[in-house]
Amino acid sequence: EEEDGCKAVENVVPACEIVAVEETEIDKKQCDSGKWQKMSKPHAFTVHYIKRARNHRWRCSEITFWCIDEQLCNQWIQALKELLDSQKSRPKRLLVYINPYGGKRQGKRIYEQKVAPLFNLASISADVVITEHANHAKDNLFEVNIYKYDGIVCVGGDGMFSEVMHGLIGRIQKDSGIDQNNPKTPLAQCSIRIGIIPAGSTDCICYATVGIIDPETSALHIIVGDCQPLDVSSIHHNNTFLKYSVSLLGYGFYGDILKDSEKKRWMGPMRYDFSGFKTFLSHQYYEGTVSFQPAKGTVGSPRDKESCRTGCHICRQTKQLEEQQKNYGLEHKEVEDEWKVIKGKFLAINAVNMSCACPRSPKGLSPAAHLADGSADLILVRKCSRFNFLRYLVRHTNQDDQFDFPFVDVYRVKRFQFTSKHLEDNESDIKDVGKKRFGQFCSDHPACCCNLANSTWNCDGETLDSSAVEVRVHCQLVKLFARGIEIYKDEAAYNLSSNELLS
Ligand SMILES: CCCCCCCCCCCCC/C=C/[C@@H](O)[C@H](CO)NC(=O)CCCCCCCCCCCCCCC
Ligand SMILES: Nc1ncnc2c1ncn2[C@@H]1O[C@H](COP(=O)(O)OP(=O)(O)OP(=O)(O)O)[C@@H](O)[C@H]1O
Ligand SMILES: [Ca+2]
Repeated sequence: EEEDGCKAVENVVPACEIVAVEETEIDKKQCDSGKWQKMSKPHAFTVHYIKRARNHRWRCSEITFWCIDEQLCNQWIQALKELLDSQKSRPKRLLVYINPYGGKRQGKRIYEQKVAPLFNLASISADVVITEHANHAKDNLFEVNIYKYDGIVCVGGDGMFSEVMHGLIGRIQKDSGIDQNNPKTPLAQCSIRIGIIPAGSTDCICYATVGIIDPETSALHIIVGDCQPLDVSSIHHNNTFLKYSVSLLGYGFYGDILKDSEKKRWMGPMRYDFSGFKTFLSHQYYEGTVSFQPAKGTVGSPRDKESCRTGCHICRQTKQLEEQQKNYGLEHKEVEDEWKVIKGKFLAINAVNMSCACPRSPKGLSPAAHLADGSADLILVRKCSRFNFLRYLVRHTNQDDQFDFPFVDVYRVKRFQFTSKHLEDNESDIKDVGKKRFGQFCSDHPACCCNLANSTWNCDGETLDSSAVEVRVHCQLVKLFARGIEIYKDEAAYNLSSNELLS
């Protein structure tokens, strides 16, 4: 049927990559042309399938099969439809939240023009909610019957994903009678998958789990029912739950960029570059104490050369190890593990649950971090010169190792804590009767050179004000409609067929 019929081998489509099968109406014109001219009226059906393009992009392609025997044609359609129905991981009903104001304000258009037609083609029914205010999606997830859906889709950026994730995790804990405020309680896993249609400013969760920021590709990953588990960190202070994080939890540099950029939302995605430049020039450092338990049960290290890809063996092995430990009742072993304590002056404290790869930095903040290994990479950037900090930042954009600096340390952790020096001073002041309260002591000596300000946390792009936090990684707490970044045999190949993929 295709013009390059000689390359027939390349047209093998695995059943799991078929989007839909439809009967095709043949009009008279088509019928009268070519080889069908002299035969009786042919019948036809069209198979819509996934075609891989450059840079992890997926496209929906189609091929039409012709046949003179109507019964045979119907048998084919029937058989293919049954094949699709037998794939139980494919979603049938979705709940979609669209943030009309995210990124370049294109969320609604992107969904209507690029995603809805594909969902229709794949016979997926979607209930769509266009959000009217921040937290609309999150609150809504506590009200609706979520269990009738196979997945929740968010159209927006990392902030919108974060909102939907908080709603979903919170709802599941509520329904399971789990108190999120207790940092030690194991959380109930969410079996309802989340889909991300990227329409935000950074979209790093989409980029790091799919390999490209492209609404059509993401829609196709949802349609075929992909599943990528994701680690989630919980953040607490004084037995109070604050937030969850999946990508970056950053204090200092990234917290300050975010805080400044929030005032400049009108600038769109450009605001981050503007605030980034400004924050870089301010070169503010922060004093405090970081303590953590190095992750022992994990197989990899943050300095590995290999990164997390589809079917990652490090994520798989770590999960197996964790399950073994659970069976032996060793999950509370961490209590005895040693804490490492680091006091210092930091330009940035970044904890990342995944690489945080995004178009700005295609290898991300921690190139070897894993999506689902139950650990986070804790990156400490100590006070250094502006020039050195710039060298560090530039290495996020090239092939050089950003951890190979004397002022940068990286650790793989399952838990950590941070307390700013202010809070420590304040706590000791309270013990010290007669001394002044927190926030006042430096106004007493305005000429002093001690660093006055606290920073804020950048929690997946949302600001979080807390000068002390306790963070725990929950292995594979949520699941996405994604499969991680695929490995191609020949990354440069333009039209890859699925049989060129390494399994
Ligand atoms: C000289 C070039 C250096 C380039 C260095 C680039 C490093 C970029 C690393 C990006 C990491 C993104 C992590 C993702 C975090 C998301 O959960 C979050 C929510 O969407 N996004 C942001 O907070 C948004 C954060 C946006 C951060 C933008 C950083 C821009 C830094 C600009 C520094 C300029 C220095 C120029 C000196 C002449
Ligand atoms: N209708 C709405 N009006 C105002 N804010 C909204 C609305 N719907 C969602 N939000 C909030 O907007 C915030 C940002 O959304 P989103 O992540 O989609 O875009 P972004 O900030 O441009 O992208 P990124 O987070 O990738 O930087 C989210 O935290 C979300 O809570
Ligand atoms: Ca991880």
